[in-house]
Amino acid sequence: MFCHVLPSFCCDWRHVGSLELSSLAWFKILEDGNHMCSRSCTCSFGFLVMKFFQLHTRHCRSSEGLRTCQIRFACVAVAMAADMLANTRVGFIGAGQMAEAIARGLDKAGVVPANKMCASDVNVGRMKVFESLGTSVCSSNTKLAETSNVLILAVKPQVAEKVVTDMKPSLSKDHLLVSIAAGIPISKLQDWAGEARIVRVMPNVACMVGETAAGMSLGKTATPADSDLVTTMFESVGKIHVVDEKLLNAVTGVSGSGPAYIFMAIEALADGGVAAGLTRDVAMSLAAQTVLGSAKMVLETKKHPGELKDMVTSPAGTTIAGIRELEDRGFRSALINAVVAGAKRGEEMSKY
Ligand SMILES: NC(=O)C1=CN([C@@H]2O[C@H](COP(=O)(O)OP(=O)(O)OC[C@H]3O[C@@H](n4cnc5c(N)ncnc54)[C@H](O)[C@@H]3O)[C@@H](O)[C@H]2O)C=CC1
Ligand SMILES: O=C(O)[C@@H]1CCC=N1
Repeated sequence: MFCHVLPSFCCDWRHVGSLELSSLAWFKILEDGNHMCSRSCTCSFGFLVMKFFQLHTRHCRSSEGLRTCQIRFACVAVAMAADMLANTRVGFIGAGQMAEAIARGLDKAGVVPANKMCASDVNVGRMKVFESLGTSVCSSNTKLAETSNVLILAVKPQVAEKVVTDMKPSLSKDHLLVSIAAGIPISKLQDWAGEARIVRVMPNVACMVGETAAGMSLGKTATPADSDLVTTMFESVGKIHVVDEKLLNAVTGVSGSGPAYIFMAIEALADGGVAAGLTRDVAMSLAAQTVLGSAKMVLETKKHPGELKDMVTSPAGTTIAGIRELEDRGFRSALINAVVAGAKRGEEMSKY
């Protein structure tokens, strides 16, 4: 347990305080910290505390001694993470749809408040959108690098090379460059960015509502603290998995592009409802809520989706009539092919 916590947070013993404190006292400190931090909005202390307690109480419930140690180390980790976030200035290179989704999500979660974010964009209209969120804006990407230590590369892949190489003189090893650009490998980003540490993330647009599904891979010089920081940021707006970089195109196929497929499915379900006589409003609400509920059942019951499908499907009933139609039209095979086509396109894009 100690080995797991300490290296990832580069433990600073100043945060440990008195080792004589009982677990109750540590709880009190954590509670106060939570209260203080959520009030000052510097970071979501409660979120971090919960995360570490979930992770670390599981192993040692039986022993009060170990539990006390555990709380101490959770406290150290939480304090370090809070410090790390307190010193984080996030700059968005490109203030488009994804940057906005991430910025809104981070602010809403309290992990990085809007006033600690900055954005630069060639489109003045997009800068205005960011200003309306309470973030500052920079007149150039170079200026952004001067004010931000975590830079999120959120321009389209086609312009990424020019944007990053233009910024290279202003980038140093003190910058963490988090690229969300589809298909751009870490090796290229590293060439373009020089000394900056690189993390590549493939999130999806649902950052905006705190339900993203993301994958991430670390560049060679990225540190465990970078990994923790990016994980904390994206876990505040959904879920993130560390994957081997060669699998990031597969992540793009499933969850990066996936929302578009699901939006189409919702639209089509609603169209079906309208065709069957429902009003558009009612049909849309029923369709979206059905997708939400079904996803929740998969995540919460942990049952195989096939088993859940069977729960809905009565003998000679309505659902099997619909499933037969979907199977006739190659529904599942169409989705599989869509994911594979997206992943393949990502691979092609990485070769430009
Ligand atoms: N849209 C999505 O659902 C997802 C997109 N991505 C990736 O996120 C990145 C951004 O995508 P979107 O937000 O959809 O695109 P977008 O077109 O909405 O945003 C890109 C922004 O970059 C700005 N820009 C262009 N040149 C610039 C420059 N030289 N300096 C500063 N800003 C500049 C544009 O004006 C625009 O506002 C892409 O690389 C994409 O692959 C990743 C996951 C999901
Ligand atoms: O369509 C695209 O290329 C981007 C990447 C994942 C979602 N949108």
